[in-house]
Amino acid sequence: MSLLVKICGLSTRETLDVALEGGADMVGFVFFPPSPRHISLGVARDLGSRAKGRAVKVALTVDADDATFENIIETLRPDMLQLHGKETVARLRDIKQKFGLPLMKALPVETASDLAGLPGYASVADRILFDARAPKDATRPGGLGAPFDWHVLENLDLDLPYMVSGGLHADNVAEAIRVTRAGGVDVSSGIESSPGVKDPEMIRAFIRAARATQELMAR
Ligand SMILES: O=C(O)c1ccccc1NCC(=O)[C@H](O)[C@H](O)COP(=O)(O)O
Repeated sequence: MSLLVKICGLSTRETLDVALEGGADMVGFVFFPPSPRHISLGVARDLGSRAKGRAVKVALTVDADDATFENIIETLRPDMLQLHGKETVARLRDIKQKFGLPLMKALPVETASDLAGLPGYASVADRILFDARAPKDATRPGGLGAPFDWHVLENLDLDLPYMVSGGLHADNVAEAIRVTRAGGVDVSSGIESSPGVKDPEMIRAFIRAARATQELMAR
């Protein structure tokens, strides 16, 4: 089983290099000003050129408008757009038609009823990211360091590739993969020493743990 590892919320050259040298398959960049991981278009241009060809560059937005997408595409040159807001299936179709990039739609999960919208999104998106549903008073819809009940995905029957995220870290990623059988894992808070500050050794430890699980599952 080839497992995709996504390191999300990168904002510095040093930690981007750690993720790339550590073998991350995907590197995520946040374009959402209330987030401690939000990056400017200038930083996006710099980190985008640094990551080019070394991992899949994922631009993360929340209910962004077309002008925002145009600016991100011009600077970061993303390989994939991660839509982490309340984007409708029709909006996904619109974005795909306008920008022609693969889409990863984030679905907030708390209970099995949260999977009701999955078929519609799965008809347009290229990948699904199952993330923990944010509390009602949260300042952002993701990147909150809290897991959801992975057993909600235990009997998932989805043809589309999917990732699991929400509160992952080096010590629980194996269990998350075992329960959800996800083809990818995504992490942000679990590799930070403080909100928005990625820790090089925590990045390395997470990737090592994910790869070790991949080996085990492949046996
Ligand atoms: O990371 C953020 O600050 C963020 C802000 C707004 C929307 C989404 C955000 N993150 C989305 C991600 O893909 C995170 O990696 C995912 O939610 C997992 O985060 P964490 O629980 O902190 O590992």
